[in-house]
Formats: sequence, structure tokens, C-alpha cells
Amino acid sequence: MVISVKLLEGKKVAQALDETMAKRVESLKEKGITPGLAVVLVGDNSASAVYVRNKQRRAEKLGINFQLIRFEESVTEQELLAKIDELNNDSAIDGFLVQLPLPDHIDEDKVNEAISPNKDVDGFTPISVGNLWIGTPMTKPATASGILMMLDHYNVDLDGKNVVIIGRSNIVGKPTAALMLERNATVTITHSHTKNLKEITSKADVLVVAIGRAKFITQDYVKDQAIVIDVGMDRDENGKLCGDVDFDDVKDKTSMITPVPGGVGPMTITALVDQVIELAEGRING
Ligand SMILES: Nc1nc2c(c(=O)[nH]1)N[C@@H](CN(C=O)c1ccc(C(=O)N[C@@H](CCC(=O)O)C(=O)O)cc1)CN2
Ligand SMILES: [Mg+2]
Repeated sequence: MVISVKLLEGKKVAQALDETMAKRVESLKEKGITPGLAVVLVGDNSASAVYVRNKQRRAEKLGINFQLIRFEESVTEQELLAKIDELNNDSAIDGFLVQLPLPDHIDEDKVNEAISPNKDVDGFTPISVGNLWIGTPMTKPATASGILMMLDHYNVDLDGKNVVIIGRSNIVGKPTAALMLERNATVTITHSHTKNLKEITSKADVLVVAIGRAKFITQDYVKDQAIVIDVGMDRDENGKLCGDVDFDDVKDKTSMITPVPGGVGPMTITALVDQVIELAEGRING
């Protein structure tokens, strides 16, 4: 029997979606609107610097006006909040985000609360989160939104599907649950205190893994023909980039699976730029 596994290639989907997004930017520019995105980067976390550079590259490639605001690791909370206030009131900026993680002396919750929900491209403010859960999202967190955009691209219908998410973070697990619930999936969120994890995950039609542990998910966690979405970005024993899923062990048991790299990661940035364009499009109707 030939088993065919379909790779969910976020990198290729991202490239395919770029064309439509570039057209949307062009059409905005014809109306005198240039979408503006600002990113605030604190300190010198090398991974964060790479992600921000990728955001800048993608934004500029699509014709979005990109502003990078860098602060030293030692920046005070007050200075950071003052910059957020400035960006909230900058009419050239449709949306902005503060790259995470932040240094320990800065209260992430305070930072999120200071961002205007109207410009919250990350969808992390309490008002954005509330709107997401009542099904009236203003903005959507990029990783969760990117996962949905990718599944849509491959015509995966979530209606009635049994979805299990491993990881309950505000950035990935919870917003992915909210968006999939909105698509009429039956969603279970599991986490580090969950008992009998394997028993739960092995019933999942769609398994989303976001735990930050290299190759943790082996085939005994996975139902036959499941769709497996790996949000992890870890290093294996040789220092090579890998996901939370042991790809080689699991892939033949799945119907669809994301690679790492080249799966969810690039879709995160696609969803972010899509969100910026959508906010700029909102300027037309006021
Ligand atoms: N304010 C925010 N901070 C963080 C977010 C976020 O959405 N908002 N998410 C992550 C980091 N992140 C975007 O910010 C991000 C991570 C990874 C990728 C990506 O393209 N990954 C590649 C691999 C890259 C590599 O080689 O290291 C892939 O998976 O193919 C994009 C965005 C935490 N902080
Ligand atoms: Mg959108």
C-alpha cells in the first residue's frame, strides 16, 4: 500500500499569498494610503533580531512602510510605555508590535495593556483577546491566524473535527483554540498538568503542538491519518533546527504534517503583514 503524506509547506503558501497581498497594498497606494508597520525590539536576543529582520523584509517587499524602533536591554518600563503612547498616536502607523520576549524588569502585561487595540497587530491586548473569544476579532494573533490561513490554503475543513492543542500560551495555544472553535471544531487544550496526554492526543483529527520540547511527539501520540501542526522551534542533539514533533518518526502515520523549518513559521509573518494591510484597508471606511 502506498501511503501519501501531504506536507503543509508554509513557506510555499506564504510565497503564493504574497502576490495577492502586494496587489492589496498597490490598490491602497492608489488611494493615497501606505500601510505602516512599526516593530519595537528591546535588547539583543539574537532569535528575536532574526524574526524582526524577517518581518521587515516581508513588509518592505510588499510595499509596507516599516519602522524599527530599537531599545537597549536596560530601557525602563516608563520609556517603553512612552514610545507605545507615541505609536498609538502616530497616524502613519496602522499597526505595531513589541517583539517578545522582553527583559525580566519589564512587565509584559503592562506593555500589552498600553497598546491601542486599534493598532494591536499582534492581537495581544486584553480587549483584542476578549473580542477574539466572543467571535468578533479586531486583530488576530499571527501564529494562530497563520495556521488557519495555511489550513484554508490546503482546503482543510475544521467543522466537527476533533482538535487537540498541546500548549496553553497566550501567543499560540489559546488563540489557536479560539480561532478553531470559531470554525466549529471540537477543541481540547492540553498542557504540562494534563493527565494521560497520549490518550487524548491519539484521538485528535488535528494535533497542534506548541510546547518547546525538541521532537517530543512520537508516533504513539498520533492518531492514524491525523493532521499534525508543529509550532515548535527547537534544536536537536546536533544543534539543528527542529520542531516539537519527531517528524521522521511521525510523518508516515499522518495525512498532513508541517515541516520545521518552512511550516508554521513563515505563515506567522504572512498573517502579520495580512493584518497590517487589513488595518490600513480600514482607513478607507474610517
Ligand atoms: N510580539 C511577538 N513576539 C513573538 C511572536 C509574535 O507573534 N509576536 N512570535 C514568536 C517569534 N516569531 C515572530 O515574532 C516568529 C518565530 C519564527 C518564525 C519563522 O519563520 N521560523 C522559521 C525558522 C526560522 C529560523 O531559521 O530560526 C520556520 O519555522 O521556518 C517567524 C516568526 C515569539 N515572539
Ligand atoms: Mg486577516
